[in-house]
Amino acid sequence: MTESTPAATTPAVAESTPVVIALDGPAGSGKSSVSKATAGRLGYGFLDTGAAYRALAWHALEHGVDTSDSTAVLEVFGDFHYAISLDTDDRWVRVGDVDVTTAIREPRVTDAVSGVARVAPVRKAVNELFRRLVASSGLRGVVVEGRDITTVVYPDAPVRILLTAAPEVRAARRSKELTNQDAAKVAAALHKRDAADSTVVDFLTAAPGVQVVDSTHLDFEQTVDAVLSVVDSTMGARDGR
Ligand SMILES: Nc1ncnc2c1ncn2[C@@H]1O[C@H](COP(=O)(O)OP(=O)(O)OP(=O)(O)O)[C@@H](O)[C@H]1O
Ligand SMILES: Nc1ccn([C@@H]2O[C@H](COP(=O)(O)O)[C@@H](O)[C@H]2O)c(=O)n1
Repeated sequence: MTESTPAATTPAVAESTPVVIALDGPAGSGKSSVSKATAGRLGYGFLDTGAAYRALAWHALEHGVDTSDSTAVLEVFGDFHYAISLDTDDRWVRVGDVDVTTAIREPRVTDAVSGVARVAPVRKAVNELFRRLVASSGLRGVVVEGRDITTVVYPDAPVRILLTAAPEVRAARRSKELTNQDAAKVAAALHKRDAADSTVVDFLTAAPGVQVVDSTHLDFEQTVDAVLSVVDSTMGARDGR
């Protein structure tokens, strides 16, 4: 894997290490949309870590690789040139010269992604990449979302949140997005992915010190407010407020 510095990410403050807000959760819990809105409200950057696994799955499929074959995944990982923007207003993901921002959301990639996420050397390398991207971003803070951010990537982050929602609510929200797909199939795919992913990392229960935000009965804005309230109370406590 190689990486390039995202040119579109404009440094806001260059001197200090960015504050990290770590946020995990299952598929369709709202991690990406809620993190982006939270980052926007705080004037922080936003790192979608699932995009790296999705981009690698896309790259593997482009090479005709079956993502359940770990050896073949590792082989194509050697030739994986990845870049992502941390800018909430200008989001993009690239593999080499190809903009894959939209392609990595296709069902064929979603169906294949858990295979690449199982490969331990891939996880180690991308986790190191995430830390480098944040550290070199020049941003005041970054909301980092995924499955193992609160536990593995940033276990010492000042704010760590597990965003949850009842499985049927997550499936219904995802289905509302994918209006051209059968609702039962969308729900089955979402639960199948959670089942596969949770054999690798635990994102269904909160680790000690991780605060739970359950959005089952909250609308989108209420969820963002709930996350911001956790940020405020935790950071306030840290600052002695
Ligand atoms: N509290 C909420 N109320 C209603 N809709 C919500 C809420 N939170 C998120 N959503 C919607 O749910 C859908 C799934 O959210 P999102 O894509 O952010 O989830 P995700 O956890 O990043 O999913 P994945 O892991 O599959 O990428 C989106 O359409 C989003 O707008
Ligand atoms: N920290 C992470 C983030 C993601 N994954 C894997 O990537 C897939 C796609 O993630 P989305 O958040 O875009 O849905 C996810 O299904 C996991 O397989 C991960 O392992 N760790």
